[in-house]
Amino acid sequence: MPSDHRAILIVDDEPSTIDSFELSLASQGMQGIDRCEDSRAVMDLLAKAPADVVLLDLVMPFVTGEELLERIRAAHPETEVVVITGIDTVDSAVTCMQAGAFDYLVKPVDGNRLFATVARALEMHRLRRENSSLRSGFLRDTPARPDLFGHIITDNPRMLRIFKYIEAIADSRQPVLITGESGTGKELVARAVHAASAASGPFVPINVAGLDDTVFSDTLFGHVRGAFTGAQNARRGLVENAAGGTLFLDEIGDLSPASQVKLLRLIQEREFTPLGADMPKPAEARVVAATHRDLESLRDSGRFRDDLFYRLCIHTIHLPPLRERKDDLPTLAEHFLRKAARALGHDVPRVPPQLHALLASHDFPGNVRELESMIVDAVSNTTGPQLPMLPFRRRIAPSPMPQCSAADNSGQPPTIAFPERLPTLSEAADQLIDEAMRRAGGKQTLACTLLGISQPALSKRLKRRTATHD
Ligand SMILES: Nc1ncnc2c1ncn2[C@@H]1O[C@H](COP(=O)(O)OP(=O)(O)OP(=O)(O)O)[C@@H](O)[C@H]1O
Repeated sequence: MPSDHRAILIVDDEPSTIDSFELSLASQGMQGIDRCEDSRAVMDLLAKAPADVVLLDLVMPFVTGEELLERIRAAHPETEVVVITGIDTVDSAVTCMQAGAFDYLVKPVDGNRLFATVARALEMHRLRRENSSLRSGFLRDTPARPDLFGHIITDNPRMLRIFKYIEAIADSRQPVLITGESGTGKELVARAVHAASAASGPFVPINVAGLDDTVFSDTLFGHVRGAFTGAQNARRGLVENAAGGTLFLDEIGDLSPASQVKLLRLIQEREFTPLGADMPKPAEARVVAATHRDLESLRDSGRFRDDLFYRLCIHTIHLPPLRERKDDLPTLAEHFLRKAARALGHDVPRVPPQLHALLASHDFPGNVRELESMIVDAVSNTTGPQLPMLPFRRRIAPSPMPQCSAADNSGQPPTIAFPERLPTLSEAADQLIDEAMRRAGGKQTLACTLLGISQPALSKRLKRRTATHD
């Protein structure tokens, strides 16, 4: 048992009682059990290493159980205390429950009852800790451990709140669901969830889209030797490889119905059976799943199991698309610029002043991945000291205006549908300017980039128009 943490502390002046409780709990798989026969030593022991649950006798020499109960509740409010005593009176039970005992059991205690009570107390302890960590996390503006998120470049307040949430759920072993459009950084966030959990095991990623059920089962659960024709050797599955760590299931929205049942069992029962094996094995990996799909609609349309959905979404993280956090564009662009220059062995080129405006005018359907690839493309096309604008302009084509007809199947770009009376050049220019200003949110620097004219030219046109209207 690690010296800085104990799950269960049994306090009783009768060594044989402690022995029997310890045996009963350990035989049902509980770990981290410690003992104390001297009531005077309990508070010191807890000060050195708090316990999740204390099993407390009431009648003991030196310090009584009632007194210890009060002291433990005051000094360690997250520790659950289960009173186990030979005193079978209503008064005593009521007093202990009012003093904050989690439960009151009368000796002799049946082994199954003891196990069930301690399991509930441990779960209550876990919930209390999660709750208080969530509360304290949300009172801060920035994550307490920014080092965990160093590889995720952002200054955006929504993203910083997500980091705090990740810290708050770090101790939980429950699944985490990460949603967000493709390229928003779901895998990076999954790695941060893993790092925050301080898990001793590895991060094991797998993309489950398109895996048929047999491949899914074999990949995740492995097989025993001779499980099927050609299985000459046993194979460990990824669940086993990820023991003590994180199993990251990407594209979970594309999981086949048969595999959904198996995943549900893994999460629910925390066990799995390798192909051809007789006995299940305990699953010791935390499941983190991600999807770019709308899992709720998939559930509503019956394509994703209800029960699996609810199991997965106990902790949910939704990553906003890049177009909803454009304040991150300059920092991200700078980051990718340096990264690409380093990788291509170039000097870091200067950023042309109009680039940020052009980037801000774009919606980035491919999100951060699209931005990165644009910058890599531009850096590899750089011949002088400054990043060229052309590679960006080629990718950020002005989108068709509302009155344009949609592209047909001929692969030709959409054409503008003209009204019966052709507008004059000046009228058409005015309409284009209005539309560009609307799309640029009123910012002239951005609008002139969209129109492909200089800022003085735009400003001159706008002034001329105002003068005509006056
Ligand atoms: N905030 C960020 N900082 C630095 N790099 C990022 C950031 N967000 C995403 N990236 C980079 O963008 C690319 C896409 O990220 P990632 O693979 O995590 O996205 P995803 O949401 O999992 O995409 P998909 O749904 O397609 O699997 C990766 O190269 C990643 O390193």
